[in-house]
Amino acid sequence: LLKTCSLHGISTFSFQTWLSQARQSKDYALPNSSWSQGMMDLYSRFLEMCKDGTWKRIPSYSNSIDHIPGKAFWCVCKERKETRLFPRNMDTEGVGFEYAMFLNPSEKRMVCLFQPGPYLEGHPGFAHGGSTATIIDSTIGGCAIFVAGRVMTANLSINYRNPIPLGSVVLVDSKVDQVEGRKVFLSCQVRSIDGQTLHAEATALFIRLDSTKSLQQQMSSQ
Ligand SMILES: CCCCCCCC(=O)SCCNC(=O)CCNC(=O)[C@H](O)C(C)(C)COP(=O)(O)OP(=O)(O)OC[C@H]1O[C@@H](n2cnc3c(N)ncnc32)[C@H](O)[C@@H]1OP(=O)(O)O
Repeated sequence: LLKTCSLHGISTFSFQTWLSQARQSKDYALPNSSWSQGMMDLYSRFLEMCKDGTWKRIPSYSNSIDHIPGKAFWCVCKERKETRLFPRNMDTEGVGFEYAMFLNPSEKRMVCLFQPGPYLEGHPGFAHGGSTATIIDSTIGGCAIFVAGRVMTANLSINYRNPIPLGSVVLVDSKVDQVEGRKVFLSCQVRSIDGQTLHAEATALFIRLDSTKSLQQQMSSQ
């Protein structure tokens, strides 16, 4: 990660500060007893690919600021304790978004191993399309942040191809296609572990925000 941060212009000092803060928080992207064998196997496969440095495991915390090294996002909420990153909003393991992300910096690619729990139900037995959109946005967003820093989703277009059964495991695979000034274009596919079923495909546009302004200043100037 240290290498990744310097690659993307995030200072080592900021990274160390972030790391020490992040260490105090629970990392939700580690295996727990709700993970199925399929989720564990896929996780082990990616961990193995981390050994030569090609892939990096991305830790995940309940507070959005802890996710992002340095000061990519400045605090806009007076009371941070009451904020909670949306996909990490449930404490009970296995009921909501169970996921772990891995970054491939040289391919500008982020994957997410996702196991939707019963609280994400839409049609009986299947994940709600909004939960699929959330995990796609978070994966693509994470990829965009590592490439461009402070960004926001301007457009997200999803084609839902096959419903995702609750409790199954899917691979959300996203990559940066193009960067044009402040615009970052990305695409993504959501597939079953065996790759045979295409559940969804998406394209997205993220816009890099003005790095000299806080998020609050940025929003009030629009
Ligand atoms: C920690 C985990 C993170 C996970 C990721 C989660 C991501 C999110 O959920 S973000 C929340 C959802 N997104 C939002 O609320 C964003 C709301 N929108 C905004 O705030 C603004 O429109 C924003 C910031 C995207 C762009 O505003 P601004 O910085 O003023 O850019 P603006 O000047 O309008 O546009 C810049 C360029 O992008 C283009 N553009 C902007 N929006 C769009 C769009 N929707 N479609 C196509 N092009 C667009 C503009 O045409 C312009 O192009 P050009 O430079 O060629 O003229």
